[in-house]
Amino acid sequence: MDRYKLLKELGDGTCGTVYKAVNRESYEIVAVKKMKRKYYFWEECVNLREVKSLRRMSHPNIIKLKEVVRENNELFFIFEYMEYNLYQLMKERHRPFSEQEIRNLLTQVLQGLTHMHRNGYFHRDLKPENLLVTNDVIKIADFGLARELSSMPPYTDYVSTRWYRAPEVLLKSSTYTPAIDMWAVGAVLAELFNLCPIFPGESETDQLYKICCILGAPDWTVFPEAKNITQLINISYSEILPANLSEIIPNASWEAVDLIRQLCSWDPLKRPTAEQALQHPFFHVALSVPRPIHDPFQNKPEYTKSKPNLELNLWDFDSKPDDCFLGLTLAVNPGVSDLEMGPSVPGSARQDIYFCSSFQDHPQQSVFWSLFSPCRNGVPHPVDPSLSLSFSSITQQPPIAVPHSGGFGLAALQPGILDGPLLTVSSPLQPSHYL
Ligand SMILES: Nc1ncnc2c1ncn2[C@@H]1O[C@H](COP(=O)(O)OP(=O)(O)OP(=O)(O)O)[C@@H](O)[C@H]1O
Repeated sequence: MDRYKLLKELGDGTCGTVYKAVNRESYEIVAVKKMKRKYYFWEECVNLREVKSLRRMSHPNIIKLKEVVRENNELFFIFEYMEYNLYQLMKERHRPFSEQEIRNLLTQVLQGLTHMHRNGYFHRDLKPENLLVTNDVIKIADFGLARELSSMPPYTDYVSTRWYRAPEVLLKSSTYTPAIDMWAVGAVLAELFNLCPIFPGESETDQLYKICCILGAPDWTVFPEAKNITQLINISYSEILPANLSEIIPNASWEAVDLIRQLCSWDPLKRPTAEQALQHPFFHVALSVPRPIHDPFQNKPEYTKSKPNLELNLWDFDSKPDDCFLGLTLAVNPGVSDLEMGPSVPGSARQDIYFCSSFQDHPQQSVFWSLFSPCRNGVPHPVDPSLSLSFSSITQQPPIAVPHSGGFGLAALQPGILDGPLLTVSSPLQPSHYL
């Protein structure tokens, strides 16, 4: 990693910390993602989802993984650099995006997704923070949770951000499909118009409730596995009527509202695929009838600066080494000690370089894994003991509004009944992992 000079931290996620960096030789600006867990064997690095999926995908709307470096048992991904993520853009925005700007962004996201889904992957954690923007170009990033379509359900090791989580995932379906990405696209599209999230649930229960308030009650036959859960949360969803989406997203044209409605269908089978969505009349520019621009800052809560906690469904975790739960190692063991280097690391400097010719689309770039001595080579190690905060539990759920025939009343449901088993920092870690 001597070849890169880290300039500033760009983001601190579940699996890694991302820095802006410059290549000292070529002066190219890149983004370096330093993974939070240790990697003692490069086989486990090659098998990482982020590596496996990204090496198979080359598309102008999918972030390019340029290089993978392993050094001192630490793993670094070198990505092409992007200036903003969509969350930052929306937060800093003082006026609504025009429908044309939104159409341009969405077209690219859907093209990237079409490519990804065609190549047999789905993302599983699409959200504004994972959509990176430079000028007018938007790219899908963070493939840490990407899944192969051919992989067999049940899909259980799921971490995602609640506000963009599809109902089938909230309802614990174990056979979800790329349609979960399409739900997230619908939620992001609505947010691009309103500059605030459309389903900002404060807990999993509240998330479902917020969805119900907009879409109305689901057809429960679509979610046969959810039967027990609905009994648990004890909400009479059948009484909730759908809201008028056009009133909720007042700046959107009828075509845009219709696309959002289709993307955010309760039934995953009713959502268009990425390819189908690109054929929607929303993209037939000549047809769309602009509606008068409504100031989204009027009568709207301020664009929320707090984001939902990332939730780890611990009952869901398995022991696959490439899953994000390994990010938890820092939460329970914040100090990076020499012990963690493992006994196999020699004291003297040593570098093994392995060329990985199978990385498609990067013929001129060597992908190498290097093993240096425990010397840190000036690379900062922002080991942050407060990382454990990302996993802090939601202890108390706010009372949830329950609809009555004459409107909505507040009734305190059993707090956290659905969320109870979430967010504990203990179980899946094996102390032996460090040795
Ligand atoms: N190539 C890039 N260029 C610029 N910024 C980036 C790049 N990749 C990531 N970032 C920034 O770093 C943040 C975290 O990156 P990323 O989502 O890959 O990490 P993570 O640990 O997988 O996060 P998460 O907790 O969302 O799963 C992003 O939201 C983005 O702001």
